[in-house]
Amino acid sequence: MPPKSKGAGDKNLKSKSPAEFFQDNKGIAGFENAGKSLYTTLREFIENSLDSAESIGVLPDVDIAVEEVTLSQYEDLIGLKAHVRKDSALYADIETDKEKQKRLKEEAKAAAKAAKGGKGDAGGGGRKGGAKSFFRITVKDNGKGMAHDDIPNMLGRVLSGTKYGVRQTRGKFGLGSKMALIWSKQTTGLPIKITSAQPKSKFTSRYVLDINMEKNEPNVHSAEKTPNDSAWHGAELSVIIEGNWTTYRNKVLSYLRQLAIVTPYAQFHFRYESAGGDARQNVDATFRRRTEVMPAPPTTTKHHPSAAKENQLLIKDLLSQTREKTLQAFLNKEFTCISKEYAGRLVAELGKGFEPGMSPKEVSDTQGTRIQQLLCDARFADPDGACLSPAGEYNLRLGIMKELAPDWIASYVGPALASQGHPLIVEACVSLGGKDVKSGFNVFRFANRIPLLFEAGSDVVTRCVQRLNWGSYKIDKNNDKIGVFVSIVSTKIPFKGTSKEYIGDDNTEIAEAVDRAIRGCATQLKGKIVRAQAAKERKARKKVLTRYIPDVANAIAIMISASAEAAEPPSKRCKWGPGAPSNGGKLWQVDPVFEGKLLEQVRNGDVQRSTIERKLSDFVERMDSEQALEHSMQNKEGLSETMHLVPTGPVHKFAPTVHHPTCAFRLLDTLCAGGFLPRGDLK
Ligand SMILES: Nc1ncnc2c1ncn2[C@@H]1O[C@H](COP(=O)(O)OP(=O)(O)OP(=O)(O)O)[C@@H](O)[C@H]1O
Repeated sequence: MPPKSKGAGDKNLKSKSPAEFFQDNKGIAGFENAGKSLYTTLREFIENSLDSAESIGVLPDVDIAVEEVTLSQYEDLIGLKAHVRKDSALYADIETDKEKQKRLKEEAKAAAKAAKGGKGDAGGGGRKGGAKSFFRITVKDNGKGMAHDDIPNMLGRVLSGTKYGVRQTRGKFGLGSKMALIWSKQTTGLPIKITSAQPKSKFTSRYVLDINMEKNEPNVHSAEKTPNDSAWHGAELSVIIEGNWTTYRNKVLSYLRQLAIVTPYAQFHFRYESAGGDARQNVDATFRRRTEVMPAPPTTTKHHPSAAKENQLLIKDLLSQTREKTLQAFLNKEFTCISKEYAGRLVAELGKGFEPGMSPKEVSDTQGTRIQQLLCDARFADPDGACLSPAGEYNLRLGIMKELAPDWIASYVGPALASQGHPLIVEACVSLGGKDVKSGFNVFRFANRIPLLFEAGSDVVTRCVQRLNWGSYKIDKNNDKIGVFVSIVSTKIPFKGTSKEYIGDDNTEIAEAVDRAIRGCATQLKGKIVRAQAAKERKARKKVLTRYIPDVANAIAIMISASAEAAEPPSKRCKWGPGAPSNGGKLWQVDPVFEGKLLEQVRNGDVQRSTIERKLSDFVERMDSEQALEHSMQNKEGLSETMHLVPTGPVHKFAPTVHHPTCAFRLLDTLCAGGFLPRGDLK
């Protein structure tokens, strides 16, 4: 019998459901104020849409709408009878024109400050005096949709989702869309509307639901199935929330722009409609799909053995869940990078009490701790990263070229490494020049192909950029327009916090990998810069020499014509003083047979002024090409360029063939149209 409790329990003892916890701590999930919540809601919905379409190998098509809802529309929605105000000045939400001007000015100032890299809050707290702005946010995709019966749990229960495995996905926590719902419930009291159909489904599911916060349970208002006559598949989520568009407008648009860079195979259509009917405030932007090449989808993988260092309970969990019959098979099958033979060596190393053939179920808690100890200490190969789906150099370059049109671009993909027991790949591009790019650093960060816009100052990428000695790569960090793009993909991105804003600089493996990737790009650019400078100098030298050719040709023609007439070679007629002693005091050493022949040709009219001019031009041209070749041979750095080839088929159209003396190219029409090569540049 348990001992009887002495005295009464603490009457303050309470427990909270996950929904209540996140309701109280919205900031840690990116819902700290009205403006940020509008931004995060969009982000969570869009990222779910991309995950969903990619999971079935469909090129994503995402429609995004933000519609301002007026107070009276909102009152209608919540069933309040529209009240005609008699004394407007009584109401806190009535702004005078002067107040409105002042607010817009302050909000614009705060947004500009935030855009310059200031901290998260762009003053998005909503209007002063209690007046609020409401927005209907709707995101529709062409993904895999959700099973009818799963919808309430997927979207009405905090910490539920389908992305918990060891797999690269944009979502991870099972939280994002529920946070949007909690925010909507708190600020407008309105539920979420979901329309969804799975591929080949004969019906479309339509739900209206919210969350029972206390029980962390879905609260379904209505659920129905309607015929899916158009064979549509995907999901459409719609919520009405309090928000602030003015201060987060730029953030939303730069998020979409960056998403278009890292996801050029997706098409986004964004629409903002203001309630006032002022068309100038509306936005209608389409970020077109620029390639149909989608990275191979990520696959689910097993834990890397080094995950044992991070999670003390991992071995025990895996031992209790495994279907393997022997300890050796358990180590071989439940982890990556442990071959059957290596598993045998590990079991032998575990020592007394362990047998390769023993059942994992027989392993005691103490033995489990011993296995964990050994996995922490033993040496394992890095994972091969095949389960990951990086954006790819081709896609990154394509996105950057289209969005920024830089003068130069270099890319680098690092090998996969194990970070906290998870495979991780760092890819980077560094660009120079371009449109709408400011001088200095323009850092773009992506994690699992999500653009990260906040907390840039603390992020590992920003820190690496600041630490690098750019001057040694011939890049002027103050005056050059430098674009640094770093994309990190992993089965678990070590974000700081649940709002997925930044990756800390304290993880040395990641910091080193990011540093290596940026250096790799900078080295390629250095090669290009050095070559370009040499080419510029050569061009200048050639220009000077070419300018003097007519005068020099003229002078020589006069001299040799006079010699021809006098039947005396120029070397004899020269009055220019002594030359080098090694040359017998003459200015130059000329083959007398050659001189004789030359004078003969001059007399015959075979050598004229134009002949000399042509010869001199040919010589300058040859010298220039030889110098270019010599320079290339001496500076091999950055000489090679990676080409990204895609298999072609009947669907591809080609631009006119480009001929070169040694080969001919047929370029895809889409490359020209996509901005790789302006058509006029094909020569
Ligand atoms: N547009 C969608 N299409 C298909 N399934 C979706 C869609 N949106 C959400 N889901 C499903 O609902 C689940 C919960 O989504 P939610 O946004 O709450 O969390 P998550 O995406 O799993 O993780 P995170 O909190 O890190 O974003 C997802 O795991 C997914 O299975």
